[in-house]
Amino acid sequence: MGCASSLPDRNSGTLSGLSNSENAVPADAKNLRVKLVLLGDSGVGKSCIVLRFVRGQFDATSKVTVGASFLSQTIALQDSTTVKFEIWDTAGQERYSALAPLYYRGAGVAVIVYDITSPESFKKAQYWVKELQKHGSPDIVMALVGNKADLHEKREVPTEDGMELAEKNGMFFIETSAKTADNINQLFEEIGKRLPRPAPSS
Ligand SMILES: Nc1nc2c(ncn2[C@@H]2O[C@H](COP(=O)(O)OP(=O)(O)OP(=O)(O)O)[C@@H](O)[C@H]2O)c(=O)[nH]1
Repeated sequence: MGCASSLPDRNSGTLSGLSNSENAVPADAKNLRVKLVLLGDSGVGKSCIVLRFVRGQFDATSKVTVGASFLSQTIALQDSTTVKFEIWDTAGQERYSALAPLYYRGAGVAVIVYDITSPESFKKAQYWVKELQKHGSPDIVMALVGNKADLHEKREVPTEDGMELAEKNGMFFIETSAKTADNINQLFEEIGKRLPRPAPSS
């Protein structure tokens, strides 16, 4: 039901392939590398966000994610820092929820996604915020994303609710549309700006 089948490395994640030791790992001051995990209810558009970011594509006719899938993408920020995102796109279906800690453990960034037309998905986002506060890395950068912003006539979660949840929990907040590409690159650029920089060596 989503973009997952369009992802080239779909479901390539194996437990042995997971590295939990790589937090926000600055390779050097100008080349950052970070493990990013996407969490959120099934169908909110996590795979579509990744596909839009990495490939510039949107596919309305593919399948749910099974387990998780992995992709990476490097961007350049305005200050000429580059950021390599190692992206774990987790499966939102309830049956996979026990796997989530394997993916968010050791992540430097967590992107929690909900669908602005679905109050249930917003509740699930609140659950993920709590879960990460309890079990994620203490210095994790967290972003809250209200996706499907193109469906404004079907909106059921006001922008203010997203802003409030994010503010209370020290998260960055943005509304996106994987369909129209609105704010997708901005989401990753803003995360990149918020990553901890290595202390300058003396
Ligand atoms: N209108 C609209 N539809 C979207 C958008 N993003 C995703 N969708 C649709 O939402 C459905 C689910 O998208 P996915 O990316 O598979 O959702 P997911 O969160 O990865 O779902 P799981 O793999 O089950 O966790 C698909 O039918 C997409 O076409 C968006 O920004 N706007």
